[in-house]
Amino acid sequence: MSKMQRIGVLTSGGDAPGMNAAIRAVVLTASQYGLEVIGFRHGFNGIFQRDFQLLQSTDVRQISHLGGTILKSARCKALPQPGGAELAAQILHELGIDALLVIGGDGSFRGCMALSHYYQGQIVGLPGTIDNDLDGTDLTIGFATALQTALDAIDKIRDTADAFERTFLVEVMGRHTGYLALSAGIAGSAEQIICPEYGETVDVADIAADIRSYQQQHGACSYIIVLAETMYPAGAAALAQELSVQSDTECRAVVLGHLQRGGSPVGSDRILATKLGAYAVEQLMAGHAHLMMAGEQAGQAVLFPLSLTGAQHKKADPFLLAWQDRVLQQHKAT
Ligand SMILES: Nc1ncnc2c1ncn2[C@@H]1O[C@H](COP(=O)(O)OP(=O)(O)OP(=O)(O)O)[C@@H](O)[C@H]1O
Ligand SMILES: O=P(O)(O)OC[C@H]1O[C@](O)(CO)[C@@H](O)[C@@H]1O
Repeated sequence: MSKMQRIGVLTSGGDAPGMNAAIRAVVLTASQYGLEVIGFRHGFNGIFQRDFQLLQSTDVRQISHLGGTILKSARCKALPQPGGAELAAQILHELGIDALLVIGGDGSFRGCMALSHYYQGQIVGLPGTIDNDLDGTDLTIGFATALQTALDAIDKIRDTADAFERTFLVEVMGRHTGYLALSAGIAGSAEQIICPEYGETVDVADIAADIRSYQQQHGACSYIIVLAETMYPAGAAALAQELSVQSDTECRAVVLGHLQRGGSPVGSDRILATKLGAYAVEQLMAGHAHLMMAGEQAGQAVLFPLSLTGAQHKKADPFLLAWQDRVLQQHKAT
C-alpha cells in the first residue's frame, strides 16, 4: 500500500493550451485516491517562494476550456543555480510533498532531473508544450491547438496574399524543432517550409529563384513560405526584405509569435491532457512513475524516462518531410 498523502503539481516553461485540463485530471484523479493536491504557482518559482494553493475538485471543475494555466507558468532562474535544486527539495520535504507532477517541456524535465538528486519523493512529468519536441510521446499537450491557431492564421494570410498576388513569409514558433512549422505549412498548402530538419541554413538566393520560377509558371499569384522561428536570426522581416529584392516580388513578413500559445484548447488537446493527467496519478499510485513522463504512443498511455525526453532532437514525422519535398520538387519541375 502506498503511503502517499500529499502531491504537488506545477506548470512550467511556455504555457500550452490544455495545461488546465491536465491539472483538472490530476486533481480529480488524486481526489479519488484521497490525496491532497498542492498547486505551486509560476512554475518552479512557486516552490522557492512557497507560493502555492490547495487544489480541490471544486477548484478545477470547469477549467478544461481555458487557455493558459490557472497555476501560471514561468521560467525559473533559481532552480539551475548552484544549490537551487537542493533548496527546492528541502522546501518540498518541509511541505510534506510526497510526489511532484511537472507539466512542461524538456527544460522543465531537466529541472526535474536536477531536483531528483536531492528530493526523496517521486517526480512525474506530463508533456505540455506547443513545440512537440519531446521524445516518448507522439504529441505534446498544446501542440494540436497551436497547430490549429497557426493554420487559421495561414489560411487568412492566403486570402490577402491571393488578393494581392503577394509572397508572404509566416514565422511560427517551435523552438529548435520544425514540427509546428512543417505541420502548419503542409496543412496550409505552403509553397515552401523552412525548418531545421531541412538544414540549419537558409539559402536566400535559392528560395528567391524558386519564387521567381513558380510565378513564371503560374503567373502572378500568392506564395506562402512558412519559416521556423530559429532559422533566420536576423528575423523574418529582414528575410522578407532580402527575398523581395532577390525575387523581384513583394514579400511581406508575419510573425505569429505568442498568439500560438493562447486560446481555448482544441478537443484533442483536452482529451490528451485528461488521459495523461489521470494516467500519471494512477501510475504514481502504482509506484511505476518515478522519473518518468506520462506520454501517449499509438493511442496508448505510456511511461517514458524523463531523462530521455529531450536527450536528442525529436525527429519530425518522415512523411511530412518527404511530402513537402515532393511538393517543392513538383513546383520546380512544372
Ligand atoms: N539543466 C537544468 N537544471 C535545472 N533546471 C532547469 C534546467 N533546464 C531547465 N530548467 C528549469 O526548467 C524551467 C523551464 O525550462 P524551459 O524554459 O526550457 O521550458 P520548457 O519546459 O522546455 O518548456 P517550453 O520549451 O515549452 O518553453 C527553466 O526555467 C528552469 O527553471
Ligand atoms: O515566451 P518566451 O519566453 O518568449 O518563449 C518563447 C518560446 O517558448 C515556446 O513558445 C514554447 O517552448 C517556443 O515555441 C518559443 O521559442
